[in-house]
Amino acid sequence: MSLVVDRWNELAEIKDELADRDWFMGTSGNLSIKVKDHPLEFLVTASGKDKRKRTNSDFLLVDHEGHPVEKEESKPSAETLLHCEVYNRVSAGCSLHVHTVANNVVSEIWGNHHEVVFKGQELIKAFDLWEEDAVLRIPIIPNHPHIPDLAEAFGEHIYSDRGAVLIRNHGITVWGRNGFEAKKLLEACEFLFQYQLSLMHAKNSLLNSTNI
Ligand SMILES: CSCCC(=O)C(=O)COP(=O)(O)O
Ligand SMILES: [Zn+2]
Repeated sequence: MSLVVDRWNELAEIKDELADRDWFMGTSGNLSIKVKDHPLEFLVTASGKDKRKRTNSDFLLVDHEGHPVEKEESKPSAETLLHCEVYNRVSAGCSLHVHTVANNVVSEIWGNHHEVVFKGQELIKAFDLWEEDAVLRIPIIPNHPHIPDLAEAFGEHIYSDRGAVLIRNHGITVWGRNGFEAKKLLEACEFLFQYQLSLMHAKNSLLNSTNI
């Protein structure tokens, strides 16, 4: 099998798994996987498709500027430039973007702080943070409507082969050295977001019940 076919199948499997979690509401989300360096080429999801379905036109091969390598009927994701930022800045191999209710709510609650911070949570180890007092900081950037502006703001937070950035009231993008790592980080982030929101809700209920 060629490298492109290998990577295509790997990304298709990740797409199916994220679809099973219902993380592609309303055609949202986009995924990419690197095929080669020098010159950079990566597969990215086609724009506006129902990512819960598998078709022969789910992905396009694009270059370092996000332009299709060959003439295609479908268009690359409208947010391809964010994936370009990842591959042009670090040697990550996969980048995943999803919209969930939890990541949107967290991005709005902590948006004015420009980051959400997790400490004392086992799952921050997914980011290779093993020290007892380790802290995971996930930056939150504004949801610039102009994609090149959004990509520029996003790119300022890419300095490692693995990472995560929240886009306020939009979604999250994570990247890792390969598909396995990117998916692991995405699942860890969503766990932490859901935990944080459940904890706030539980504390609030407790407070209200003891005030009666
Ligand atoms: C309908 S979701 C709005 C666009 C978006 O944020 C997204 O993630 C999906 O865009 P794409 O062009 O990748 O389908
Ligand atoms: Zn999006």
